[in-house]
Amino acid sequence: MAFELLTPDEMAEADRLTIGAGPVDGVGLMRRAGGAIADVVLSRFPSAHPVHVLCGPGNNGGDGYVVARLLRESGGAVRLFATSAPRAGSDAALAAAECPVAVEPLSAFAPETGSLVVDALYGAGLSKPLAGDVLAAVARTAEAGVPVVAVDLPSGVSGRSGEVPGGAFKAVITVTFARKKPGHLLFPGRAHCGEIIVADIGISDAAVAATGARCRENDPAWWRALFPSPAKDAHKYSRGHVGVFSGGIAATGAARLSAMAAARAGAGAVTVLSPGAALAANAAHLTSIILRRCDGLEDAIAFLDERKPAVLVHGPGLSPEPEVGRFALELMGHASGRFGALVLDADGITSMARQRAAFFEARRRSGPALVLTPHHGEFGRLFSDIAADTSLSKLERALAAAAKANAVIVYKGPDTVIAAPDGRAAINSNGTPLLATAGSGDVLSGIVAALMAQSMPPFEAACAAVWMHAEAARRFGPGLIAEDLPLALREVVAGLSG
Ligand SMILES: NC(=O)C1=CN([C@@H]2O[C@H](COP(=O)(O)OP(=O)(O)OC[C@H]3O[C@@H](n4cnc5c(N)ncnc54)[C@H](OP(=O)(O)O)[C@@H]3O)[C@@H](O)[C@H]2O)[C@@H](O)CC1
Ligand SMILES: [K+]
Repeated sequence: MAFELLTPDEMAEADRLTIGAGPVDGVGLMRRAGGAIADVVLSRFPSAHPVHVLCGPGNNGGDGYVVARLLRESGGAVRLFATSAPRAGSDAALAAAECPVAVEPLSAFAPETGSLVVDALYGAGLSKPLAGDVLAAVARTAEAGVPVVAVDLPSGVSGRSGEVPGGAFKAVITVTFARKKPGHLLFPGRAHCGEIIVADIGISDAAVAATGARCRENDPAWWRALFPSPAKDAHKYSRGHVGVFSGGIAATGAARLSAMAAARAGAGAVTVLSPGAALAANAAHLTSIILRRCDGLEDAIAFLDERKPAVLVHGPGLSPEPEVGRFALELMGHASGRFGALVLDADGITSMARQRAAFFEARRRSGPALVLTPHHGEFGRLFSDIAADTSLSKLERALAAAAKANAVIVYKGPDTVIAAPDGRAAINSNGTPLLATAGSGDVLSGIVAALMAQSMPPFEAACAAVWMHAEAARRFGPGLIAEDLPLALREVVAGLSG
């Protein structure tokens, strides 16, 4: 399976390159696309009667004319409703000319009990919010509750961003071609797609590669080779040492969650660095995790010089005060020769927003590898200018932030986006609402840190951590609280190792 996600522009380029390389032409690809949809209709909805095919004016509509023809040829009851005729001379016009089904105006479309809608109104070429007869068709379909099979994308969903600027069809199945698009995985679009089937219509891997697409669906298949497994002669420090800064006396749990997750994700040693006032609280709850007093930069540097941890986690359970951000900046300034990477999470990010200019300036100079794990609110605080640009998709915002902070960004949510400063990105698709529980972010930061401490490169470590975090939650199931996640990781790690 191939995991690249192509924007509509990149897909159009792959389309052009495929046609250019021959022997298949544009209408040939369209016939294959329509054939793939007709197969899904016939195999998954054999008793749908009639099938209503809704066609728009572009190539998405062209696919619809092919579907209507094939369903008629197979003996099924088909009606075809169109917004307007395809442009003369286009591939869609050729497909329409081959279609024997009478064309009715979209305004006459009324779903019937037992029918199925094939939505071939707009796909990759969506250029404005749905309106008029199309919006009315969406409403009538939803009201009737008839199933919808969407061609390429449910009409109204942006393939680039997943945004739904007006209304959109809600499909039971979406059949797309060659590769998924970001809009299939980013919300709210994802919620409109239903099951997503990727049909092979002959667009070659070489054509996809030539588009230069650098975003992928997150999947172990492409990072598993970098997943760490301990060397036969490993000792605890060689397996990777992670240091986690703890909050004060009333906020120590977050660091312990992070620390436990780091240990379960394979770090050989984990140290919680606790303010003196919180040592007793931490000591009462820690067994295999090392506990060390840390009341400021001097103590932190002493720890770094003595123990040489590979990765630090800063943020869980801290406070949004500026001094928290200043401490992280100073830590980064003292990283050279002391630690390799920093995971900045939660209030570590919010507090950094109070010294944004100094932070971005520091990131222009060399420093440790940095992974930032903001949710939507934290992202908006640190990257307020990027967040304010409503023309950008979540993917584009994450990429802009990664470049600006020279860091890997894990932009969390039901559709977490992981972006690297070199332009690579991934959209996670195994997320679960079970993870919307207090403390689950603290666990994620620990997993990212542990994988980096075991020499997994930051981008792949972040991708793996996001996937493992969700997989652990899914395996545990309902009733999950953050405390359950570290132990639930055991099976996930076992499945990825060896
Ligand atoms: N790439 C591939 O591999 C293959 C792709 N194929 C298929 O091609 C599809 C892409 O085709 P496409 O580029 O013609 O775009 P499409 O979605 O038909 O829309 C364009 C038309 O709709 C109009 N329009 C848009 N939004 C509107 C709105 N809200 N309200 C009203 N009008 C609106 C727009 O108007 P305009 O923006 O020009 O004003 C233009 O006329 C793709 O999704 C897939 O199904 C397969 O056939 C074969 C292989
Ligand atoms: K569509």
